[in-house]
Amino acid sequence: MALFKDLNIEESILKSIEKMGFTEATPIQEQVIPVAKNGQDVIGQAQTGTGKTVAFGIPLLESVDADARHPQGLVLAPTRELAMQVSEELTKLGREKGITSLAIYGGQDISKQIRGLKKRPQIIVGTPGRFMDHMRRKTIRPEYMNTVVLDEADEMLSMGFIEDIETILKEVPEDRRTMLFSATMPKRLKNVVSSFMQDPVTVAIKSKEMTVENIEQRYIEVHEKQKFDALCHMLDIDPPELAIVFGRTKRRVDEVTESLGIRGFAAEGLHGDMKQERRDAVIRKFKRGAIDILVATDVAARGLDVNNVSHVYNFDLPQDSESYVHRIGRTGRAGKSGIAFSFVTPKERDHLKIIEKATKKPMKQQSVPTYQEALAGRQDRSVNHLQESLRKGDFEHLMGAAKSMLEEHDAETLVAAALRTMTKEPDQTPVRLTGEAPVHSKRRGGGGGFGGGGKKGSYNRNSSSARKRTDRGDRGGRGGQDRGRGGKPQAKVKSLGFKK
Ligand SMILES: Nc1ncnc2c1ncn2[C@@H]1O[C@H](COP(=O)(O)OP(=O)(O)OP(=O)(O)O)[C@@H](O)[C@H]1O
Ligand SMILES: [Mg+2]
Repeated sequence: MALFKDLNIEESILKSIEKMGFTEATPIQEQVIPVAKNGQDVIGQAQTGTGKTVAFGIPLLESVDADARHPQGLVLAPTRELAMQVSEELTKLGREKGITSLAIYGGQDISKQIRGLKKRPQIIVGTPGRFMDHMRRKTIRPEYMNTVVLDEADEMLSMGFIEDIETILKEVPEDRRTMLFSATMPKRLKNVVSSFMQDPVTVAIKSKEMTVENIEQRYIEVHEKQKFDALCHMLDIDPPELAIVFGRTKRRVDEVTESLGIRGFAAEGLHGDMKQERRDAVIRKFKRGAIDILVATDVAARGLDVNNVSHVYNFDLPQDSESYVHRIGRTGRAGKSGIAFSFVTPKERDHLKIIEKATKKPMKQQSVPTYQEALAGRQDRSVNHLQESLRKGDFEHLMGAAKSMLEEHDAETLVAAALRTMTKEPDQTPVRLTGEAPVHSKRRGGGGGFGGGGKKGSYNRNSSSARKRTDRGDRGGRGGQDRGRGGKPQAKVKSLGFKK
């Protein structure tokens, strides 16, 4: 592994890197930085949580003239949360060089953004729709942009942002450098992007599996109706530091969040129908640990970097393997370890196989957790609390009471009674969740999906109606602000005529 100081990085940026606490570059950083330094276009692919932001951030910041106060670098990202996060990371990286970055995204008051733009940031990180709005209003002039980064480009395509991206790329100077990054690189993306990048150098950090090694992956076969109790039991058995629970639809997220609250867990939901202020507040609470469970649609699957997410639960299986890889990649970041659990209903067994085949990593099956195990989990925690209390000491004032109790009961019985008093039994309050249809693979052009035969008709009906209700397509913020069109990605890509 290379050290940052050996990568010939500008002194001021190196200083920021040190302040961020980084000394060794990750493989993608080590390989991208020299290539991008030459001004070449780059396609960068590396597993989740391996530092792709810094990999494009360093060359991006090196190309900025800190004395010139116009936007010189642009990063496009699929979701508002991601735009904000990338902008924050670039702000840290650019601090010593005196470079500022601004996030602009749909759902946020445009006049606030215009005020932000008046401070003349040199880097803009935005969702495509809102960036387009600013270009049209001429509140952002793209003529001095020398670098454009497409983060999670395939997702932006799936969301229907492609026309916007194409328009944007036509307006930024032609001699710019374009960089494109993602953890997964579906074939359809490679073909499309090559038409607007110039002789791009591909830096793909090769690995046998699509997912990082330090994420343990398990699945649990459950019936739809068992899922919620199973989740609660799992949270009791092995309490996460921070957890993300992925649900398929907005309704699902709302219902699971509410039900977790009823059972006494500190959870909040995140999906595309929520007001931006609320979304921001939820993410902030999650980042500082004020809540420990985030229940989300795929809006949180991409790029989101929250320290200490120890557990990911796929309450509903994702639609495709790419989504699976990104979802579970919210844990096990920057070398930390994590665990991902996926609930699989009997009808989804084949779908699980498809995911495993794509990730090249078989998942271990785990049995459905029981109430007894959940209770045992809670008791274990009481034992820990008691031991903690013993370590702390300071119970002189309780000794009298303790002695007199010991005269009447033996020590074992007393400790057991104390543990029972301390242990709250797992809450079994009934909750109501609307059932979700099993997930099926999307048919990509010419088949390759699964499920044909006699069931075909009903499969199609199910999966298309399921898709309509998902959170795809509004992640950049519809509501008239951004133009995530969602719907049928393949059809979109075809009609957008990248082949010029
Ligand atoms: N060289 C480094 N040493 C230690 N930590 C690093 C280094 N580079 C980046 N990080 C940290 O690693 C975490 C993950 O980085 P980042 O979000 O860029 O991952 P990513 O590759 O973009 O993942 P994803 O595919 O999920 O978007 C961040 O918290 C980042 O600050
Ligand atoms: Mg990223």
